[in-house]
Parts: sequence; C-alpha cells; structure tokens
Amino acid sequence: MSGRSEEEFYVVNSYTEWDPLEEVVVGSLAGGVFPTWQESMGPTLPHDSVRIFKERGGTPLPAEHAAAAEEELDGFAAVLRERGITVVRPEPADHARTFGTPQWQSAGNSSGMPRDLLIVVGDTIVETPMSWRCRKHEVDAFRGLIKSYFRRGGGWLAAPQPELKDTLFDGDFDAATETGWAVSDFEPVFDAADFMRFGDDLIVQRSHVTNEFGIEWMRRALGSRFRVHEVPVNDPHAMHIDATMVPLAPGKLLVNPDRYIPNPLFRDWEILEAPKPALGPDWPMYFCSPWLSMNVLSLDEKTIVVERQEQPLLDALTDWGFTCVPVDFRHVYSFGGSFHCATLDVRRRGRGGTYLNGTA
Ligand SMILES: NC(=[NH2+])NCCC[C@H](N)C(=O)O
Repeated sequence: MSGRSEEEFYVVNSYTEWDPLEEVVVGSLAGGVFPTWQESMGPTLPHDSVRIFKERGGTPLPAEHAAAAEEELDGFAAVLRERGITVVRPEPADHARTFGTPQWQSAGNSSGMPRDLLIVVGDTIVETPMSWRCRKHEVDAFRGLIKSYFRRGGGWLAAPQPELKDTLFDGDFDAATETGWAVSDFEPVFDAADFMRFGDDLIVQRSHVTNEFGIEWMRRALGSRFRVHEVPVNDPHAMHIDATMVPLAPGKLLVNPDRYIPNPLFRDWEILEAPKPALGPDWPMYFCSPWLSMNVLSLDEKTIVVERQEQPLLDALTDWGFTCVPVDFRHVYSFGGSFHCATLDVRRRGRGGTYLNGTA
C-alpha cells in the first residue's frame, strides 16, 4: 500500500470524463508561438497550416486573436470557479525559446492544451512522451502544479523520454491514399489526448502522434487494474480522439458521424451523432478541424460546457436531457482545441468501475 491517507489519495482522483468535476487545470495561450515545422505534422493539419508553420514556426501567435482567446480561457475559468470548481493555471512560459538534442533543434508551441500532454488515471498524473518536437518541453509550465500535487499525496508517473530523431518520423504514411502513419514504432510516443477514460477501462486510437509502442507502454505502466482498448476510427488525419468520440455520462456517447466506427465496447450505449459544426469556413483554424464543436467538457453526468455559438449541438444535447453551459471559445479553437483539450481534470468524484460492454 502507498502509505497515503484517504485524503491524500484524493488530491489527484479522476477516472472518467463525466464524474462530478472538483478541480481542473485550464491552459493558457500566453507566450505561445507557431510550431516549428516537421514533415510528420502534415497529415494532421489543415491545408494552409503547412505553409504558415513553415514560414512562421517559432514566432508569436497572432497577437489580437491570441489575446481574445486568452480572454475566453479566463472567462471559462471564471465560469467554472463560480460553480465551485477549483481552477488552476500553468506558470508563464516563453515558448519562443529554442531547445534541442544532439539530433535536432526546435522552438516550443503553447501551454494552451494540457489535455494533450497529461492524463490523470485514477490517483496518478501521467506525463506523456509527446511526439511533436516543439512540444517536448511544454509540460514544464505544468511541472510546478504536478510537484505540488505529488507533495500533497498525488501519484506522478512519467513515460520514458523519447529521442524524437528522424527515424521516429519515418512512418508509413502515404499521402496519395492517406493511409499509414506519420510515426514509426522506433520508440514509445503518445499524446494523452488520444486516450479517453471510462473508469477501469481506457480507449485509445493509433494516430499520427501515438504509436503501438506508446500504447503498449501505457498499457503496462497502468498495471492490471486498468484495461486499454485500441479502437479503430475512420480518420486519416487522426491526432487526438476528443473530436471523434466523447462520453458524456455512463451509456451516453457523443460521436463524430464522419469518424466513429460502431464498436462492440459500446453495444449497450446510446450513441448521438454530433450535428455539423456551426463554424464557417473563413475562421482561422491553424491546428484542427471545426469538429472541435464536439470537444465539450462535462461538469457532471448532466451538465456540459458547450461553445456558445454551436446552436445545433446545444439543441441536440438539450434534447438528449443535458443542461448546457454556453461559453465563448471560438478564438481558442484557432489554436488547437476546445474545452476538453484546454483542460486537465485533476479531480472528479468517483472511484472507477466498469462501463464498457464485454470488458468485465
Ligand atoms: N486534444 C486536442 N487538442 N484535440 C483536438 C482534436 C482535433 C482533431 N484532430 C480535429 O482536427 O478534428
């Protein structure tokens, strides 16, 4: 046993995406820059971003738009605090600084999307081996928080440090057919956002940032209590599963109709196909598709934060029996995520359990 009291055990405690939320990290875009270009980013990015990242990698995000996004992040944090949820934020970071290894050099990206780099499984925060070089030190802005949780009794587990040398990015992706993957199995890599938590079960997608080696590392690192299920999805641009399938409550799964492949794990679940995103084609989207509309955050199994302008989704979720909390977030969309991506739920009430079909 760990020698921790019940209270210490509870400092970090999060098993699902829907248990009542008590403490959450909300990201910050302050000091953010465009990623330093790497070929392996191509398969996941909106078309124009290839040119933009090549030209502007390492330079600040557009000031006015990023300031508006930061205001939205602050507003979102305020909404959560008003509801009695503890909100913590990363330390300031200058992502324009370059870093490297004997093999390569890169500038950073931003502290906007903690979901991508950290995952809480039960009582433990897992630091992932991110596969974009520019994201190698992103976790540093969150390190003070992680150390503080650890000192108060939380668990802390870091994956092996990847080298991220060229061999890793020698995947079998074929641009003509959009098949295969940008990363090889040279060493374990994964982004936390390719996983989704369902109590004692987690699902994960193979993607252009997550390889089989990484999935197997996570499977063994989590130990025998947790089961990791790799699920096939229909997404040639796969990077992060939280605009593909998002569980909102036990037995209720919101899915992307273009990407979700029916899966026996969800045999007894109600499935809601997300309506088409409301975002128009002219809105700048440097990292993601407009399907960020479905990247919602559950405050409990009845209450969901949804982008204020996503009226079709607001209506569909209300019809499905949920209470929606509308929050402005479109400027944040531009920089790589919505409410689920921009958060890390450190503490939710609940102790795990079995929710998926055929796993017990
Ligand atoms: N955790 C995240 N940053 N998720 C964003 C996923 C977005 C997804 N790749 C899309 O473009 O639709």
